[in-house]
Amino acid sequence: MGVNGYGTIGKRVADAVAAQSDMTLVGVTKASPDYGVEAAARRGYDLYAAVEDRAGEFAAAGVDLTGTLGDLLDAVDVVVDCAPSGVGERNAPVYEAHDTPAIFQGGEDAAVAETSFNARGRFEAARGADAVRVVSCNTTALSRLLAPLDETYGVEKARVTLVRRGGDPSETNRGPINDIVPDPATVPSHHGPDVNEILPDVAVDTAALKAPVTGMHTHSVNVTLETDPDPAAVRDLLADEDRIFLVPEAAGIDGAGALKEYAADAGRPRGDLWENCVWEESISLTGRDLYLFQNVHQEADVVPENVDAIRAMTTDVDAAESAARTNETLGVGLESRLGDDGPARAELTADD
Ligand SMILES: NC(=O)C1=CN([C@@H]2O[C@H](COP(=O)(O)OP(=O)(O)OC[C@H]3O[C@@H](n4cnc5c(N)ncnc54)[C@H](O)[C@@H]3O)[C@@H](O)[C@H]2O)C=CC1
Ligand SMILES: O=C(OP(=O)(O)O)[C@H](O)COP(=O)(O)O
Repeated sequence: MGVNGYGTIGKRVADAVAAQSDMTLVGVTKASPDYGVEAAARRGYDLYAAVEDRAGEFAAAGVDLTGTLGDLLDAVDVVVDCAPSGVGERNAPVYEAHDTPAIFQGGEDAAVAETSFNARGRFEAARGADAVRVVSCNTTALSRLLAPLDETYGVEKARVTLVRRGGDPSETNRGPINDIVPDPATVPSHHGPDVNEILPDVAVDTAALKAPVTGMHTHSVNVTLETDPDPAAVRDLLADEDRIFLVPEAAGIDGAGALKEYAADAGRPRGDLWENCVWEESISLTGRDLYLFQNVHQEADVVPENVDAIRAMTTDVDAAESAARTNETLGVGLESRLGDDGPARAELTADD
């Protein structure tokens, strides 16, 4: 496969694909010879020009290219478009002209693809598809959370407030810098309808804000269930989801900064958190109303989803097997030894 747009998401998808024993990363494209080309070179990834007219910039910078986007498309069985929001839609005709199946990201309108994708909530719809859209980081996290809740208890209505990061750490042109703003000010935000692209029968209203942070998004979740389980049962249900990390109270992790530190200390590449991060002590029930907080690492949570989308499009591997392979290969499934299932702190050993 190939990655068109070796940026925040593209470089992570490239690494995740390269780690799969049943996939081959043929190469990646860059639009310009900036510092990203060094990352690709260090990893031995063949580099292609995303925009043919700009190939000369690479030669001028002394950067060797294997070819152009068209050459890459003719060499792969699927391309993962990781261009900036809205650019993927413009790339789509090129993929069609080369008869190359394509995976798009959540910054594109749902109409760019035959189906939206989330491995937990909507896998089979991508089987053999020519165009698939992996939903955005927020929608990915909401789909992962609501799917097991709806399957197990039934969701009467979900209401989610999203406090979104203003931009990624490397994005100096975004904000807000000194405010928390409704964004969009209209309610509901696009996230609810986007979740319905994955879980069409789940009633979900979302309201979104933007905050002057870069690390992660935070969701304040309320779900009215159709039955009234006890919090421990909900906790156990979510604990069984490999792509949900239950953050134990004992760990003293109080926000995105500590979560990213925890991930880096755990040896995660770039300190990435592929999982939803649900504060365990936030899981509470008032009658049939479930409440919890979760954080979402926007740069990372869609990465395993892209790997699974490739398998759904190009193989007959089922959802569970694909997720198991992806999770095993990447090491998805963070569990703290300080959690309820872990030993008491004193028993932690160097082997933990
Ligand atoms: N960064 C995030 O938090 C998340 C982003 N996404 C989505 O992933 C997609 C990519 O976003 P990012 O990686 O953040 O963007 P980015 O700006 O970090 O990377 C985009 C890359 O595409 C390259 N590019 C520019 N024009 C291109 C073209 N015509 N063809 C191919 N590549 C081109 C750029 O040089 C850059 O390397 C967007 O749809 C975005 O909405 C999804 C989840 C989270
Ligand atoms: O694409 C994303 O971030 P960005 O476009 O704000 O960089 C994330 O997936 C968040 O998008 P969303 O807030 O539409 O879910």
